Amino acid sequence: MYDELRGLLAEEIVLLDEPMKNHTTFKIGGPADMLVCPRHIEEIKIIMKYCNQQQIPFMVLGMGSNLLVRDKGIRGVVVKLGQNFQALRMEGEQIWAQSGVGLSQLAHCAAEASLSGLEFAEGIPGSLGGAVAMNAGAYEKEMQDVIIEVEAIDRTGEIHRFSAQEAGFAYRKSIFQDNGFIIVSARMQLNKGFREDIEMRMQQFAKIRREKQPLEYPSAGSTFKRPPGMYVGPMIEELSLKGYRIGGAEVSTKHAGFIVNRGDASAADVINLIDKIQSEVRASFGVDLQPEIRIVGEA
Ligand SMILES: NC(=O)C1=CN([C@@H]2O[C@H](COP(=O)(O)OP(=O)(O)OC[C@H]3O[C@@H](n4cnc5c(N)ncnc54)[C@H](OP(=O)(O)O)[C@@H]3O)[C@@H](O)[C@H]2O)C=CC1
Ligand SMILES: C=C(O[C@H]1[C@H](O)[C@@H](CO)O[C@H](OP(=O)(O)OP(=O)(O)OC[C@H]2O[C@@H](n3ccc(=O)[nH]c3=O)[C@H](O)[C@@H]2O)[C@@H]1NC(C)=O)C(=O)O
Repeated sequence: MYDELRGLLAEEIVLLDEPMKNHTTFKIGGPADMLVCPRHIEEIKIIMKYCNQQQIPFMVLGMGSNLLVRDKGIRGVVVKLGQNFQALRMEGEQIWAQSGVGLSQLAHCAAEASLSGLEFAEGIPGSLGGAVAMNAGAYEKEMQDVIIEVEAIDRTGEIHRFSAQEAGFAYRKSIFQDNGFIIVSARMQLNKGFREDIEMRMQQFAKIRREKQPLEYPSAGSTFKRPPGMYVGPMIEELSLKGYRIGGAEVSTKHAGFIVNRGDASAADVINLIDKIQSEVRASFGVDLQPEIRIVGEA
């Protein structure tokens, strides 16, 4: 089955039994049956059509910064866009970019053109595609504040355009989490500003990130979504869970909202730690924490 798909694609873009720990910022994850790094839309179409016809499960990967892949790995095909799909065009106060472009790079390109609106994206380790799918945000701004159009491919290989409204953005949510489409590009509307001011705001955000977040260890960013009107960190801190460890997974001593990999964490360690935090927070605060990180792979 995989041999046939492999035959349809260039050899250099296909990896079999590829450890996902090499493709996630958590540095955790068992092997994917097949990982493909397409270089252009035609290759994505071939993969989507084949997987659709043969009913092979597939998933998309940007930079793997919001993912926990289980230890048994992923059955099916993983389509990784993070390294390719790097085209970017400035068009007046708009930026059009392909989904593999990194968020920090995007923020820097905007700043160079004296365009404001993407300062919050500085230092976020994800790709544009992942950021649109997750409606990523920081410092009270989100992707939905700048996105005006998204181009995505459906399971049959057909390309569709979505307005921001059609993308169904909400807190850490978009329709692309449920519709099985692959985002290939997005158009953003920014505002003219002063380059020095924009760069200063980006430097401030980067400084806060370095000071407040455990960037020195592998992680997948915030473990949980913010419950409405609440912060996660203070609750976990109040339960004295900072520094609590299961195997190689640790509640960060720097920011309780992060779980960090202290060297050899398994996905099971992280999942057990998530369960422990959820049950303690439920018991003490009556709050059901929902994971922000996407947990994928064979259970
Ligand atoms: N604020 C912060 O400090 C941080 C924010 N983040 C955010 O997390 C996200 C991670 O980005 P990234 O590392 O690239 O994503 P990932 O590779 O971690 O993918 C996460 C999920 O996003 C979806 N996805 C990724 N790329 C695409 C695409 N091209 N088309 C459709 N869906 C896609 C997939 O969802 P599915 O499985 O449903 O197909 C995938 O499971 C970003 O939104 C990033 O900004 C991450 C870390 C820190
Ligand atoms: C890291 C991510 O995004 C982050 C984003 O960087 C930051 C900054 O805007 O705000 C969110 O974190 P957050 O809710 O933990 O925000 P922070 O500003 O870091 O902390 C909120 C509050 O909790 C307090 N706090 C935080 C950690 C801690 O151990 N103890 C504590 O008391 C902070 O002092 C602050 O008063 C995003 N997370 C979510 C789930 O919305 C991510 O998405 O992966």
